[in-house]
Amino acid sequence: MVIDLQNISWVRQGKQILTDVSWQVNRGENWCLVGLNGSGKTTLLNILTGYIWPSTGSVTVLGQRYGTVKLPEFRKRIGLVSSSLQQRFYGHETAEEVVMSGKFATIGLYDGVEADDEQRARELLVLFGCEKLTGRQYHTFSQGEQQKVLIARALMASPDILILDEPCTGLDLLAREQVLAMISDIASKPDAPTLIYVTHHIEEIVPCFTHTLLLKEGTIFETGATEQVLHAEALSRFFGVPVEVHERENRKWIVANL
Ligand SMILES: Nc1ncnc2c1ncn2[C@@H]1O[C@H](COP(=O)(O)OP(=O)(O)OP(=O)(O)O)[C@@H](O)[C@H]1O
Repeated sequence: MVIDLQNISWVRQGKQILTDVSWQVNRGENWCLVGLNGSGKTTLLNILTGYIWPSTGSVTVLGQRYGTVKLPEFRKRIGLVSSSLQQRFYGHETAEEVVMSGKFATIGLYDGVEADDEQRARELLVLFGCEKLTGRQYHTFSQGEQQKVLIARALMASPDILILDEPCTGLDLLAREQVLAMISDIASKPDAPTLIYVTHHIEEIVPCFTHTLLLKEGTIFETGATEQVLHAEALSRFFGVPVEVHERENRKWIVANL
């Protein structure tokens, strides 16, 4: 099993933020985590990456139970792309330097870089159609280009799990579709990491996401195969408004009937 969360609760300042969340992710599955603002998605990711400790429950990732594992080293097995990461780059690094820094799970290039690393970083940029960014500074990239470079960066350490926390926020239609195509491409590789994709938007759930978890007010509202979870009745209850679900080429979008 890749992820095994058992009965996780998290309480802060007397407020129950997560309540009895149990979630299992098996190898070969890719998950979408969908929730409204404040539903606890970021908190759940922070528990998954060991940055916060649950008030109750147990966290086992890649067979390692948290509390018995050295997290700074272990985290190299988990790639993370989040908007907070995007803000931490100041921008004078080139695309390949940003990608290479992913090997060390650091922001800058503070550790020794080997010739192989540079080669791999360039290969990742080529693989995802970003070769034209090579040699250019990060701050000159569009948001979509920045996001693609950060995803390539997260792959540099060949992680077992890749967490993508709202990677399409702020992207225009074309950039969003390019990022989603890149993610689908990653998922199609034989040695692909397990993907965990966080979003508010149903239309971002591309077919590679085999499973979906709906999180509402800190509890699991619905979980299972994406096909089963994304139906009008459950989504209407989830969003609290009647919704219609439309589908084309294995991709769904919803319309709220207000
Ligand atoms: N350290 C903290 N202390 C107190 N409350 C917190 C803390 N961290 C998060 N919360 C609260 O927990 C709830 C869930 O927050 P969280 O950031 O996990 O939601 P989210 O689903 O990621 O939301 P968004 O989609 O807006 O990013 C919110 O009501 C938030 O205010």
